[in-house]
Amino acid sequence: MTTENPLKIVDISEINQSTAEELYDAATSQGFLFVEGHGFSQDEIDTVFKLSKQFFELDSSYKTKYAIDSSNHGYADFGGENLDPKGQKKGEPKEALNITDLNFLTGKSSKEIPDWFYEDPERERIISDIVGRFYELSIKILKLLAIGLKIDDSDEVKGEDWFQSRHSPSKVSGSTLRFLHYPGQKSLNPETVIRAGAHTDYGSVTLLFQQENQEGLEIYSPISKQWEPVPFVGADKSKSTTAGPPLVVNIGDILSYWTAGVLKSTIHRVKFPAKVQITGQDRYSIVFFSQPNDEALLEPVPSAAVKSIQNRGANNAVTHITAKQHLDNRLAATYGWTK
Ligand SMILES: O=C(O)CCC(=O)C(=O)O
Ligand SMILES: [Fe+2]
Repeated sequence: MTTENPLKIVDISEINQSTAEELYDAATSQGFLFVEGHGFSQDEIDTVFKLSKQFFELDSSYKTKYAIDSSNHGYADFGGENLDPKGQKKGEPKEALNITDLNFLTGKSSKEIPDWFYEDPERERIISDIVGRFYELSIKILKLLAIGLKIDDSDEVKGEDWFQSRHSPSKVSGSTLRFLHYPGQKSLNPETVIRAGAHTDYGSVTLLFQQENQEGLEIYSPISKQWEPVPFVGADKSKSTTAGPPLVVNIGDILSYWTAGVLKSTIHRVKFPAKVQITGQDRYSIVFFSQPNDEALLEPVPSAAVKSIQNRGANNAVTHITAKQHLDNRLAATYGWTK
């Protein structure tokens, strides 16, 4: 059975006006889309999923030695996170490894990551390779969105490089590589248990790979005002025999705030598909959250489309906060930290 796909699939192998318009269209309507022409082969994606699965199979006593810290870096054990504290009261049935403090020139984190990744140089290589490539891809997507927004040129920066100039590869940012594992417990009731509560993402853009038969991601569609699945979509074999499946891309809160809501940060969640009660199938996802540099000021994006919206997001702010202040506020709510 194939699930109908409510989202656009945009080929971004080339940066040009028509690609930019297609992407902009999806980002201003659903806020979620699929991207093909991303450059990751099926083999490369399989390799990352395999690494993530091997990591999650390690002893809990080992993984918890690297427990998540207040900067959102480290291992989050089952029940440790709640994305929708007002909705579901209990922590969520998932585990995650977050790697933050990334330098995109080296692909490395300046924080400690589990030493298991250093036991084999290949593991370390896989991590730094995906970090660097996710960054490049996020910059390409931000450039296409900047073209779509027709951001004004200035003396300092060309409009199409406006976002890029605030996502410098070697400056500190909240950007995060995240491996997620949702076990396929047959005993859980798919109607009542939510794997990841309804939320919007915090950053600029989010890039996500999922695998076939591990569905569960849903968006609250701004168009239909209903929950709709983000199905697994396979690669278009007529375009390439080696390319991996389209990547899920969504707009985060900062980009929505920055553009006074022109770009949509759409609510999403992860549910247990009913068939998990029969198959017991786990879900794994590989996610990259791109964030502006910490000190980037969230002043309104200089674009006619943004100027035309009154009293929303950055257009409504009396003083402009930084990307870091924005992220810290959101993380405190998610993990129940008090400031
Ligand atoms: O695992 C997924 O598919 C979604 C995860 C997610 O939305 C998140 O971590 O922000
Ligand atoms: Fe999310």
